[in-house]
Amino acid sequence: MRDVLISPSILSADFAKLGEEIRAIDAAGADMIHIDVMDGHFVPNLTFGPPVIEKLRPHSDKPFDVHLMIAPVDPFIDDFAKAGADILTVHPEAGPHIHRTLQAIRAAGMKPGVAINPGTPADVVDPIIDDVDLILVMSVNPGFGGQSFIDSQLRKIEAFRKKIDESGRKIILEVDGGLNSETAPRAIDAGVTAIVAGSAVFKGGPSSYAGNIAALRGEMVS
Ligand SMILES: O=C(CO)[C@H](O)[C@H](O)COP(=O)(O)O
Ligand SMILES: [Fe+2]
Repeated sequence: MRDVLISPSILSADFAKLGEEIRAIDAAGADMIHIDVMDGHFVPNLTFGPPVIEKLRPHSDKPFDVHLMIAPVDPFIDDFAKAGADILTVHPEAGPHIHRTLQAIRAAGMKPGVAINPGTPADVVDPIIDDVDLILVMSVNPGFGGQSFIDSQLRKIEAFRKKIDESGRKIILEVDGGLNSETAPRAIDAGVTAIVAGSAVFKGGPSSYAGNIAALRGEMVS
């Protein structure tokens, strides 16, 4: 078994039963709940926002790992805090003042995260590494579930592993997009400590969730 956090993305859940789905992945061994917020502008897809997250909050005590794919971010930070987000992750391309945004997220009582697109270089985190608690490496272009893992992002994960170790800070290194039982071990070997997976967790319905999560950890599935 590999010591890695699993954060199922509810983007692949049944949207008509989101509360039930969250209770099912919690019981199946999820460590966090990954919630993809999309605005149809920063990415070409639409999902949900703070009112939905607030209604989902009572369905699990696990940390809500909220991945914002919206622009702008700043006017909504307090709304996500009130809704119950624990980690709030933003893309540097979503606004002109990433450092201010990360500070505002921490001031609102959440852990700040930064998400790095496949075409964005790792060095973008250098000036803000002391201000983040999570680095999210996108291994697909954001916007949709079910895409294929982009292999070139493994080198970027290795670069982040080195930067985090050198910083001496406790920062979660998370990967998102195209993770399954074949790609997850490669990402773990490259240095991630958390894995987001949507389609690989929710495939097969609720009776499969525990086995799907175990497979991502590298456990044998009976
Ligand atoms: O941020 C995301 C997409 O923008 C999702 O978290 C991600 O794609 C999960 O889906 P899958 O595991 O099916 O690739
Ligand atoms: Fe995500």
